[in-house]
Amino acid sequence: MKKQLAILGSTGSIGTQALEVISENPDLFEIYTLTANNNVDLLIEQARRFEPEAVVIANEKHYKKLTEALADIPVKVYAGQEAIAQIVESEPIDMVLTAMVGYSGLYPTIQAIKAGKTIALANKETLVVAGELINKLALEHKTAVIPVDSEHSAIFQCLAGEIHNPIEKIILTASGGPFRTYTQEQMKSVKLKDALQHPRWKMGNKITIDSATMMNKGFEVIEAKWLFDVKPEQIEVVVHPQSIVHSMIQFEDGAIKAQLGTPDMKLPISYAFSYPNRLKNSSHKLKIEDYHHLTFEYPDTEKFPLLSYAYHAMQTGGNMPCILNAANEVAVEAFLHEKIGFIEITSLIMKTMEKMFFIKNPTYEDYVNTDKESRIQAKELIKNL
Ligand SMILES: NC(=O)C1=CN([C@@H]2O[C@H](COP(=O)(O)OP(=O)(O)OC[C@H]3O[C@@H](n4cnc5c(N)ncnc54)[C@H](OP(=O)(O)O)[C@@H]3O)[C@@H](O)[C@H]2O)C=CC1
Ligand SMILES: CC(=O)[C@@H](O)[C@H](O)COP(=O)(O)O
Ligand SMILES: [Mn+2]
Repeated sequence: MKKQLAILGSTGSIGTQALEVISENPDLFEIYTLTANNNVDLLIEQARRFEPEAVVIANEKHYKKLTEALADIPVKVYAGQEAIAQIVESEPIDMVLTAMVGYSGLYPTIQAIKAGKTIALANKETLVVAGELINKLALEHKTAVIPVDSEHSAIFQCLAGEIHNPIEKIILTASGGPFRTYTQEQMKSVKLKDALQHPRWKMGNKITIDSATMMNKGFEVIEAKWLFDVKPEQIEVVVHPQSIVHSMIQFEDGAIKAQLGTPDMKLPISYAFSYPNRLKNSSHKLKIEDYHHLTFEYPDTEKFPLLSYAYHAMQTGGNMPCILNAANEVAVEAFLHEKIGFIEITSLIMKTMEKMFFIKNPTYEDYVNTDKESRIQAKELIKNL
């Protein structure tokens, strides 16, 4: 039986690479549904190529175009956020890849878990915003959340066969982003095009900016806490500019296990799809003798304060990581539209975190309200800059 997949965010960086993995393994996987937001042309092309049962476009203004373009093939067409959250519940789906960007991932992931679907989780914002709730639901509905994020996939791979051995420490590697060697002074004048040049990975715009501020690594620290049930002090970030060691675990006897590979998301995607088995990978494989120097250094949290903010948010708990995420989404969006400068991303997030109300034990509705209110606050701050 082929595994039936729902690919949420099929037009993005992770989504398109997931489709490559699926194309290379036609005997193993079948696509039940594809979803996108604005890139209707690519969604049409994908629907024609993979002929899924259904496609969903989040932005309803593209519905007409999508329906007309697919009228001659037997594919159901839906539109809107609610439709994405409903389609993931469809009975035949075995696994849902959450590859949409940002807070939009939370609601469909919750619905998929409630419907008992295995989650291949790329959308780290889901765990940043509501990790506790997601874990509770996953336990209640006996579903697995399998990491796709490269670092977390590395940790997950290192944990194979270690069921009785507790983790002493997670060592999350960070590339350091394009500004790793910049001074604080130089960072004041960086331009959008510089921030969009990730030294190792080709990814969507939002995560690329998150890597440049190291917010991405902060999010990944929070993501690791929820995925691997460790305390904040058990997660250490190490800057490894070559992005070859994707992360490590230290066990109680001192042994460190690591997973190495080229910077290529097709490996973590295919591992999540086929876990516990490994698939053949046609991509360029790591040739270890090509790497004479693999280096590791401490992160500079003065230059990259968002990493510390993430630890602070994680330790504070409640709705604080949700505030951090919402403020970051607004700030990054504004930076991508060149409405604010690079270093203003940090100050905007800090001020939003200060202004927002704190909720110790948030419900799902509290997260929704916190996200909404934090965005209003952050946008207000931008207006007054
Ligand atoms: N790219 C990477 O290598 C990695 C990404 N991740 C995580 O994976 C997720 C996706 O990242 P990436 O692929 O880079 O992002 P992209 O920006 O490349 O793609 C985002 C996808 O989400 C869709 N989308 C955007 N907004 C919405 C919305 N409001 N509702 C529904 N769908 C939406 C987009 O649709 P459309 O294009 O049609 O507008 C697109 O399909 C992020 O959470 C990121 O942090 C994690 C590790 C590595
Ligand atoms: C590919 C991936 O998993 C990204 O999250 C990557 O880790 C970004 O690189 P940084 O280490 O620069 O954040
Ligand atoms: Mn990552």
